[in-house]
Amino acid sequence: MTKQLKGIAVSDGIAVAKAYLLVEPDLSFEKVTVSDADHEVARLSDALKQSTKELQAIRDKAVKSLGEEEAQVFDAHLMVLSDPELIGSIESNIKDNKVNAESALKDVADMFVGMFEAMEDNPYMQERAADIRDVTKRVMSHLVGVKLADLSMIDEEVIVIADDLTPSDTAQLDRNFVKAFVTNIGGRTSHSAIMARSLEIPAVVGTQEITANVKEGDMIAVDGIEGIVLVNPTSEEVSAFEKKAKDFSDLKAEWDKLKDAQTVTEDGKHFELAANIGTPKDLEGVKSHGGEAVGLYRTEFLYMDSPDFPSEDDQFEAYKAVLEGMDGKPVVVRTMDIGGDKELPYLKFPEEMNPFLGYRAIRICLSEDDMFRTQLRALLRASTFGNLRIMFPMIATLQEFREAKTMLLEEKAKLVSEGTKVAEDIQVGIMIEIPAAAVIADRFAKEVDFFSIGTNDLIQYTMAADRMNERVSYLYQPYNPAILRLVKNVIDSAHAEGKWAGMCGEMAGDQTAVPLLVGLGLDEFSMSATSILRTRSLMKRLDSAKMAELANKAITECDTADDVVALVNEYTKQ
Ligand SMILES: C=C(OP(=O)(O)O)C(=O)O
Ligand SMILES: [Mg+2]
Repeated sequence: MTKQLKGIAVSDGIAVAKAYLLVEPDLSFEKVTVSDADHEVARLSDALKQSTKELQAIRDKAVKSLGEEEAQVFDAHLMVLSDPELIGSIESNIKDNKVNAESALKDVADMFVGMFEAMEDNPYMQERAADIRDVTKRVMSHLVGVKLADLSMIDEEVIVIADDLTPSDTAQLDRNFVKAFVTNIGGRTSHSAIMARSLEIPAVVGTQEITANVKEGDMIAVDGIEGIVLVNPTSEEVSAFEKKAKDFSDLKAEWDKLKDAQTVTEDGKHFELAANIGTPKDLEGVKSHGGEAVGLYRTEFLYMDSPDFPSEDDQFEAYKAVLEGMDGKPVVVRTMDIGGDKELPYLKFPEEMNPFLGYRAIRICLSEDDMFRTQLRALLRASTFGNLRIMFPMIATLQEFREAKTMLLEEKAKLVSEGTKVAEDIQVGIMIEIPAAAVIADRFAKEVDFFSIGTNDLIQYTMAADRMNERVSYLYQPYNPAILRLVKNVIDSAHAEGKWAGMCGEMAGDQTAVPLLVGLGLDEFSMSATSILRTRSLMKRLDSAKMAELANKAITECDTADDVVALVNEYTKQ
């Protein structure tokens, strides 16, 4: 019988393929005393050889798909596998203590990992500890005879089933083979969901129990539009999914016709449709989906993809590539927003109870100011290559904005005195993603050049509902009148000072929210590139005066998110 699960639809599209289960492998073993130590040494040597072969293949594949630089992490892993000190210690442990290879490997690896991890202020050693842990897992898997899952090595059509996917797991997915993914946990604005949309991989998250219901090789049908997952569907169900897939691709073909069209409402009002990107590589998608600007470049991915802090020159090259790639169209670059679910292995801080309420983004940048100034210099140097706008994330107070802007002006003055050219007209703005900033947007509007509303965080902080927790997703509602009032206050405050207001949270591309945002007079909508054309198509059908009436009614007359949704449906039905 077909099992049906419902989750949160986070990336459109329909797919039917075999399951690929990504589960933590069981690498448990018994510690045993052995009489034939040479046999254990030979088993170890065999496991090392097989691990080397596997890692070389992974490295070669990574070079092809991600480039030489990104593949360097595997070189570090290969070095661990041939490290004479490490291997010598494991062999001595087997011989001296007459134990099996598994036990000797674990003891020696734990010893090295413990030693390196103790060097807390040495990020290089912390990295080495992580490398040893990773490599030991691989060698252990050969010793105990369990196969490790490896996302980057998938070379047949599958649907990945996992408890959760980290942003770096998601980055390894090859969309030629991974037709969709389904997870137990997560929400619409978790970063792996956002990446799924930019990779155009259909995804359903937050099903709570997908891993408990799927075995390796089961057939899976995924509907990333409705959030439905079928395990072992019947042939009729597969046909129905194929029909849905065809309808969806026809709709996409209609949207594609708007690629070079202006974004205007039925009554001719223009809105800017921009894209959110994570790396210069994403520009291809911005162009193919007709993006008019980059409304959010999440630069922290540059830091997350690098084994150490990216140098000023490396950052300069990335920013220049994006600015040049957009041919003079606006590019809003957000300074590093590390923290929350985005971690850097080489920038470790004490563990926090509430990372989303903790030391993150601008809070880190203002105290680790060397790191921040390096980024600001790289941005300022790149500014002459296009239309740069700089944006600070997670601003809660005016002091934070003033401090960040002062650092920017100081670095600019230094560069100019060194004879480096810097653009004169760089706009400097902030993300509005903390309710405190939304409430006093009128004060901010006097000092900033623009606002971009980060609803992904603004909603979670306003509703006190974790953006990644499917159990509270019923509270995480962009249409809640409380959110709409904050959004209205931000837009009106910007306009009162002659500034512009955009939105780069996922709400900007939400098809139910768009009519309301048009009515509230939002100037710029920045979203996953894949949402741009459907939004352009929707806006063509909206009358801006009617939408202003809708927004006003939603704010003054609605009590609940459901009331708002009903009102939007009433105003937008044809
Ligand atoms: C765009 C936002 O930033 P991020 O999703 O990277 O936190 C937001 O919070 O809305
Ligand atoms: Mg945010």
